[in-house]
Parts: sequence; structure tokens; C-alpha cells
Amino acid sequence: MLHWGYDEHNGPARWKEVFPVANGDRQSPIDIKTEETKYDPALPPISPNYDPTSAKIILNNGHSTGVEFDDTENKSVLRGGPLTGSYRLRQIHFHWGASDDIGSEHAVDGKKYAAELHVVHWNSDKYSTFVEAARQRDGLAVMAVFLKIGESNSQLKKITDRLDTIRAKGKQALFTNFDPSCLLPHSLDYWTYLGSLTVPPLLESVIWIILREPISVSSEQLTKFRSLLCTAEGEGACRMLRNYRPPQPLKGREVRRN
Ligand SMILES: CN[C@H]1CN(c2cccc(OC)c2)S(=O)(=O)c2sc(S(N)(=O)=O)cc21
Ligand SMILES: [Zn+2]
Repeated sequence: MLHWGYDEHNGPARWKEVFPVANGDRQSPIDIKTEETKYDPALPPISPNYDPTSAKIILNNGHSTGVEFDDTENKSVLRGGPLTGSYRLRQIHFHWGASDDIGSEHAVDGKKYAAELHVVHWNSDKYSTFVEAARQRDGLAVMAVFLKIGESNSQLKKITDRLDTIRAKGKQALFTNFDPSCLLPHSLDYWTYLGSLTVPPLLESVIWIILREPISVSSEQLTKFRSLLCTAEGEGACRMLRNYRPPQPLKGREVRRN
């Protein structure tokens, strides 16, 4: 396999050839069987506290698109829920499919949403860098938000309106004064479980916090994601039609809800 991606020749079914942890005991995403989730009265609410001036750039890394934040100090953090201490905001990105009936990574009772937003944080109380935290079992916390097709999302518009300036892999542009809380649903009720990055290197270092209420985006907004390229300028153009990993075995893990 040359470089990992989401096509037949380099997609999720072949990642294990380069990243054997793909068959590990705490891989993500998963299909959340709601009847089997366990209510935990001890789980407090999650409390995101983001400073809009942390936002730095919007980028296309060839596998997804998202916004990177300044994580050199504790300006934007996530606390509460299943987390001990504070986790510093690092970046947000999206996963989507070639059509509106698929695209999310996590599923709920076998149902997939049109897309999924991931808000990535790392444990800056215990570790000094993101890369170090990404190697620890409690190093990362990713909050996931499901996107369903409906009304156009005026907050997401701030991102989709900029995608034509970062069409090719490796492109980035200044993007500041953005608080990702504006992309969260009304309810912060969640499911939580221990898992991994859903992209190589598939590190088993993520505490997942999946919000139960989806947000709405329009089909036209999702279409803009699919016009991004997974190739750099000057290379043969290949469109980023899908970038989701399918659900992985639960292997006895518990999924709790607040
Ligand atoms: C957006 N693509 C990834 C970028 N990052 C990345 C890149 C290289 C190495 C690495 O691990 C050391 C992480 S990241 O940590 O911000 C994450 S988290 C994540 S997901 N889908 O599991 O939430 C995908 C990515
Ligand atoms: Zn992701």
C-alpha cells in the first residue's frame, strides 16, 4: 500500500498492513447500540470553554478539512464529562461520504448520519505536547457531533465558504475569530467510550464523547466538502468524495451515557 487513503487500493480494509493496531482492542469508530449503553449518574456535564482568538488556520490535509487552533497555552479547553482535568483544543475536522445517506464514522443502532464533526483535544494537564499525549491511553479527547441533512447551517457556512480557497491537498488559509461551540447542538447530552484515532496511526489514546443530538446542514453545504481534492496542485486531481472509517468491533467495551 503506497499512502493510506479511502480508495479501494489504500482504504480502511488495508490499513492493518501498515498499522497493525487497526485490529486492536479499542479501535474507533463503533456502532452505538443504544439499548446496550449504560446510564452513569456519576457522569457530570461536559463543559467546553473556547476562546475565538485561538483559531489560526483552515486547511486541507489531503484526508479531511478543518481548522487548527493555537494550543501553546490553555486558552480553549474541554473539561467535565468523563474527563479528569482539562484537555486543550487542537483542531476540528469533518468526515463525510460520497452521498448524503452515508458519511458519519460512528453509527447509532446501525444508522449512519450524513457527516460527522470531530473536535480534537489533548491532556495538557499531564502531557507537554500533543504528540506525546497522542501516545497515552488518556491523552486525547475527541468530541463528535453528527451532521444530518436539513436547514443550511449559518455557522458551518463560515467554513464551507472558504473551501474553494483550499481545494488542493496542503493548502491552508488564515482563519481566526472562530469559536467551535457555534457548531454544537442545543443539548450536550453524550455517550462516552474509550477508543482510538479513526485515521492512521490509529493510536488507542482517545476518550470519545459523542453528542446524542445532531446538527443540521444543507445538502449543498456537504457537496462543497466533496469538491475538495486529496491531491496537491499539479498532481492528477482526485476528489475527496469520502473519508470515513467503518465501525470497528466493540471487543467488550462499555458505552456510558449521562
Ligand atoms: C484530521 N486528521 C488527523 C490529524 N491529526 C493527526 C495527524 C497526524 C498524526 C496524529 O496522531 C499523532 C494526529 S489529529 O490528531 O488532529 C486527528 S484526530 C482524528 S480523529 N478522526 O480520530 O478524530 C484525525 C486526525
Ligand atoms: Zn475525525
